[in-house]
Amino acid sequence: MNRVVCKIMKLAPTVKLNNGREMPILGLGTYASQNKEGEIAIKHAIDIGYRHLDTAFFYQNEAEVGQSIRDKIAEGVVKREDIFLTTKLWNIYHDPERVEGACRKQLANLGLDYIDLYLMHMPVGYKYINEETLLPKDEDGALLLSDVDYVDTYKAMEQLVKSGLVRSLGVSNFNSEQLKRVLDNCEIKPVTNQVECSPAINQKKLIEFCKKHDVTLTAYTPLGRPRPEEQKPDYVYSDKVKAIAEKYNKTTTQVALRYLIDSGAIPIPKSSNPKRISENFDLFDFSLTDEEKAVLDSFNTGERMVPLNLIKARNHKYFPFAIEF
Ligand SMILES: NC(=O)C1=CN([C@@H]2O[C@H](COP(=O)(O)OP(=O)(O)OC[C@H]3O[C@@H](n4cnc5c(N)ncnc54)[C@H](OP(=O)(O)O)[C@@H]3O)[C@@H](O)[C@H]2O)C=CC1
Ligand SMILES: O=C1CO[C@H](CO)[C@@H](O)[C@@H]1O
Repeated sequence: MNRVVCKIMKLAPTVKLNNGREMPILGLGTYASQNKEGEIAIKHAIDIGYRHLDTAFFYQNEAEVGQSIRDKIAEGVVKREDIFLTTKLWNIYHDPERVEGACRKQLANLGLDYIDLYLMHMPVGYKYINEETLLPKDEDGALLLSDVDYVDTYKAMEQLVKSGLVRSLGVSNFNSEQLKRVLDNCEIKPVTNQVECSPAINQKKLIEFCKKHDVTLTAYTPLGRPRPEEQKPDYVYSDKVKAIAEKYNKTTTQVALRYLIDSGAIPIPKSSNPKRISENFDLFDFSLTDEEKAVLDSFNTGERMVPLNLIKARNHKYFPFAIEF
């Protein structure tokens, strides 16, 4: 008798978004995942159960991300509707007249016919020079900013949902007041605000604010970009966090990701290393006690890895990090 071996793959749980769609509560970040190495990494992630992928025009890897998805569809591993793909409108495209063209270019890069979630990458726009100049600067090296109102950009993004190019909209690097202004002026609510969120900047207040408005918070740089040579970030090397990790037979980075999930955030750790990609996904057989969460809370200094400290941006009227959250 032939025995049918049925491999049951464990997927991440999903959260119901304010538009009724579902988003997996763990995703794969892809900043600096490029070329063949990036493709191998993304394909491995899909093979082991990742269904939520995060990219951006700025990362210049949409071709690799799209290729990996299309290859996995062709192999029969997934269907298009199994994948939740996020990408982002880059800052040079804030002028409402440029939004649809930017999105269509990204769809062509990806080789896909829709994007699951399209985020405005930042509330501050940059001056458009040409599509190759992602960081336009003056002769002194200062970034050339634009003053397009992000609400006008968002309204142009709403048209993309209406025309079927995009399923859901969101924002990134928005503070609570900017998010509220979008909520007060939109027709289609943003489903998420993607911001830096890790043990070092746990975003408790912003998570609470988002929850009140039925918006999720996606946690970027959730691991704090580990740097073994500097023994940073602190939580990775803490004896207290190591003890928690040992109790569950996990690593300190897995404890950090579980902490973010238990706090209500949706982490999108990046790795190009298959072993670490698998490690970062192996989070759904444990959760932390209140005492253990309090240990992780103690690493919250509010210090950012990605402060958007670009020359002049700090003085811009839409610079997001000038208020507490
Ligand atoms: N909206 C925005 O403005 C931003 C969005 N993002 C998004 O968030 C994603 C994640 O953030 P990112 O800034 O990449 O930082 P992360 O905190 O995810 O850290 C990524 C780094 O950690 C290493 N790493 C991954 N897993 C482990 C592990 N288990 N143990 C030790 N080291 C590990 C990776 O190396 P290796 O690859 O060798 O494993 C890489 O160097 C980005 O890739 C991007 O998609 C990020 C920044 C800003
Ligand atoms: O998404 C991003 C990835 O990280 C970069 C900084 O290191 C950010 O500038 C950018 O917004």
